[in-house]
Amino acid sequence: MTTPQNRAILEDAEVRADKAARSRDTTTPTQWDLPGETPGSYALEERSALRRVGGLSTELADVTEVEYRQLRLERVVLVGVWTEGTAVDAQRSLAELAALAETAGSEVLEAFVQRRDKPDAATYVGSGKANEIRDIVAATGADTVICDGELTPGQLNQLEKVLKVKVVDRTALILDIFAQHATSREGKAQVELAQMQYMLPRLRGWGESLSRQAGGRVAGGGGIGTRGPGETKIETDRRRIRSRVSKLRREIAGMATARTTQRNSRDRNATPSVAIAGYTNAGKSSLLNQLTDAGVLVQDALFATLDPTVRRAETVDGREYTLTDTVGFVRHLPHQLVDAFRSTLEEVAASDLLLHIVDGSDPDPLGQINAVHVVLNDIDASSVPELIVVNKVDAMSEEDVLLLRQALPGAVWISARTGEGIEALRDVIAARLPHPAVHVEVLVPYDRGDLVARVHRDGEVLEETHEPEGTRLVAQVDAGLASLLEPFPAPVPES
Ligand SMILES: Nc1nc2c(ncn2[C@@H]2O[C@H](COP(=O)(O)OP(=O)(O)OP(=O)(O)O)[C@@H](O)[C@H]2O)c(=O)[nH]1
Ligand SMILES: [Mg+2]
Repeated sequence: MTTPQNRAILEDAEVRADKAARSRDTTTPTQWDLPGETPGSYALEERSALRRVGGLSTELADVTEVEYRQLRLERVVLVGVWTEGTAVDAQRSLAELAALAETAGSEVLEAFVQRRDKPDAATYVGSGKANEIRDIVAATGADTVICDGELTPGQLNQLEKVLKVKVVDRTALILDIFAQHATSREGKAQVELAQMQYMLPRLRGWGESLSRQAGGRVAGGGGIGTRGPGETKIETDRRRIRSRVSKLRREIAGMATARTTQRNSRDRNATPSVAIAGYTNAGKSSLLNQLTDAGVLVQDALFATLDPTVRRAETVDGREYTLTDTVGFVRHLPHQLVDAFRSTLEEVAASDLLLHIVDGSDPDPLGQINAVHVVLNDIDASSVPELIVVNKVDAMSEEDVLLLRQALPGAVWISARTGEGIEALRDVIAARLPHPAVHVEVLVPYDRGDLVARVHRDGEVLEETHEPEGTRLVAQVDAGLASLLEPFPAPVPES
């Protein structure tokens, strides 16, 4: 429990993890959140059944002796340093950290921010504040402190010394969620690669705490005697990790090649592709389920989706396209993850149209849009035509809708939950998809019904009449289909 004195000390800097303030609706499950007969609902059941078994997923399997921070985040205290922006921004940032912590399976006991020009070089928060937080940690019985940023190995170590519990940063927390949610071989490899990259520069610090554990200075150990072997071990570990990193890179590259081949074969058929991207929990998977009957996992959790799901969909005028749901983005997405997931994210960069889904009911939708644009830039997807789709209008007040409409004039407004606006979105997708370029006027004999069907599927039929000799079509098709139709030119009508 926090004592009144502690609370007074921290009054300037305190943000309570106010669950109610968060826009996430945890009480009323949607139709898709309920177990049903879809692959997604099975995945959801499995995910909840397997919830949080001691965070083993972040343990190193083959570098056994490294003291890796096994994230057993059970009861946590959140700490942020607020350097810029308003108090409300600082509060939102910690609310998001709380949501991340809960997604990782921990219980948030307390949350604090400290106002500073920049984080303290030694202990992230100032040393005075660190002592105050130590008392609160002790009083609440927390086992972990999570800091809202990426800390240096030195900061993590020093803070741990003061607080006497495990200290992890936001990056490690996000990596842990990814590790819990990865299911495919590729996803698992990508997460492991990101974790290794995160660990590599932090090995020295852990070596230190290892020797502390092995006796420590107080117990008469440590110092000159233990430093030598410790350093050697770190070198060995580093080498092992580096070789594991190269192996993972090779594996991931191999899997990416397979996917590119699939994509190229889609390209050859000139099936346009639409990618769904956006902030985590914006409703990307829900939209995929609305537009197709994909039945993918929908969950009120951050980073529920890691693996891209590709589904075929059809425009209102009958053209086929592919729709890809992919991993969500977040403010300050760890660069290790962006690097590791680059091949997956290339799906987005290679698409013909990007549906950028925004959670309109979030307190800061424009901030989410900016964060997504940062990542899109990073993966060279900023030149893909983008359609902003504001989701969750059912959960927005009229006032908020009006305000946001002004900021986002070209957006489409939908609710993936109620289906509102989905038909309008289908129309916009049809209009925005690239149109096949070649104009043809053909008379296809009746024994080539397959060609007529392809024109309907892949092209745009402008006119269709049934003549005695066959089907007469006026259509827009792509070059490949046009060459197949070449033997059947429509006779020029007699005048
Ligand atoms: N009120 C409301 N909730 C929605 C709507 N669309 C989705 N949700 C809820 O928002 C939560 C997240 O939905 P998902 O479709 O899993 O979101 P996502 O963008 O795929 O999330 P990640 O894969 O975790 O990045 C779920 O609890 C959905 O039920 C909507 O239109 N209105
Ligand atoms: Mg999803």
